[in-house]
Amino acid sequence: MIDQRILMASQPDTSKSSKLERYNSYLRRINHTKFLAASSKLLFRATLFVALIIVFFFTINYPLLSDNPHRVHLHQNFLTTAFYTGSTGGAAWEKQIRHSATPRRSNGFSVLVTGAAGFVGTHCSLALKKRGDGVLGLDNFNSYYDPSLKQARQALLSKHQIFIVEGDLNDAQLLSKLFDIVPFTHILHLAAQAGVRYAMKNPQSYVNSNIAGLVNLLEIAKSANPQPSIVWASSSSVYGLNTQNPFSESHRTDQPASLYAATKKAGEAIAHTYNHIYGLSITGLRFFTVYGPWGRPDMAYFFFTKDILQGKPITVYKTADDKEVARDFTYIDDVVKGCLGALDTAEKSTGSGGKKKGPAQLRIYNLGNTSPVTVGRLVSILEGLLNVKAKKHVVKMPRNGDVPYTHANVSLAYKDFGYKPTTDLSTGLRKFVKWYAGYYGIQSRVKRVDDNASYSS
Ligand SMILES: O=C(O)[C@H]1O[C@H](OP(=O)(O)OP(=O)(O)OC[C@H]2O[C@@H](n3ccc(=O)[nH]c3=O)[C@H](O)[C@@H]2O)[C@H](O)[C@@H](O)[C@H]1O
Repeated sequence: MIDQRILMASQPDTSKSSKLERYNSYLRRINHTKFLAASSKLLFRATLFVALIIVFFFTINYPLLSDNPHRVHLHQNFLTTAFYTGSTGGAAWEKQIRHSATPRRSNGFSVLVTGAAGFVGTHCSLALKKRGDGVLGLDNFNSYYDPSLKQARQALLSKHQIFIVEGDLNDAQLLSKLFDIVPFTHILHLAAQAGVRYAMKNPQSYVNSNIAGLVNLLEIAKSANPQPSIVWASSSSVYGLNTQNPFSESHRTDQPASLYAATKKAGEAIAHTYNHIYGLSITGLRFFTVYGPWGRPDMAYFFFTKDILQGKPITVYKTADDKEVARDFTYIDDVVKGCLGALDTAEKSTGSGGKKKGPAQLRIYNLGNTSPVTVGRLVSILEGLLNVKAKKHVVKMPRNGDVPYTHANVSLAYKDFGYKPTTDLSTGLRKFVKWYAGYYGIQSRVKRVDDNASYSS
């Protein structure tokens, strides 16, 4: 039997209603196809977008997969900026900032300390807070050296009611926000890319922090009302290939031996400009190889201690003509006194809201110890304190930005704010080793160091 439906379907249908139905069905098919095409396009774009987001966050969260430290730094800048715009603002955050920055003595300062989780920044913040000044820290916690040490310093500051805002010097939005919240009387600008030899590995980080960051900070400071007075860290390295001894502020500083030194010298020139155009009161301090408890692990005294204790060889440089290399090693407590002396004698800036109203103070000082010690002697002192013989590997100083010798004349700082270093290298290293053993929990391996070490812990 022939299927009735086939018969019916094979017969031509001429009725008007059937034609209309076919036409409608045709339109529905077209619309359906269009809908399918549009949906798959949308799906494709959404998938691409999600994939891009995944790749982006993977890169951000695993920066250490990159062997480029600058990239790590940039990622961190991004993260801290993102952190600020996302969750850092708000009433509770602002209250913390105000509380930290409010002085507790009459006529006390309200100081923004940049690089507060750094070595000198931590010590200065504690000293300012102790005498009743208000302190707000700013630090980007970059990974130039172990950030856990910076976090430990932050915890120490936090115990003393000092709050550190996590952010970057180049974040103009963040900086102006801080100035909106607090009318800072002073900035102690210590944030920088430090280290002489690392400049050959990562030159951009020096430009980013020591030049771009400094300019950004000065831009904010010059527009602030009232303008703060600024004290900032320059470096003994600006003397570069200078051969006159001891180094005086009047000596030439136009022959830097490293990019680090060149960026610090550029900072001094930039300071001149902002003082000249906007009336900012600016004091630069040339630090001479500062050492002590809570110090920087990238510095020789610190990693020599670590390597000697681990029985690893250390490399000791000598000059091209076989002489010993020497430094005017300066103990942290002396440098802190110098920083506070500079803040106490800093005059007010004369401008306001970006307009100069009169000439302003512009100063530069050496903060050294005035008695250079050879690196060989540094190693012998450490050997005695650690009770371990170092495996010394003496080599000619590579051309890496190092200078053979530093020696500060500090008579200008003495005249203007009574700066007088009092700690010799043996005493200072004793305090450092005592801190080191306690911090890393290795007291038993280090000879008992009996003194009245006055480091903060
Ligand atoms: O005054 C400054 O403005 C600078 O001081 C510091 O630089 P430097 O004086 O170079 O200190 P640091 O590296 O501890 O080397 C100390 C000595 O050990 C020698 N040295 C170093 C390494 C090594 O492996 N062997 C060695 O003999 C080396 O030749 C040198 O003689 C800060 O790091 C810098 O940020 C800046 O603040």
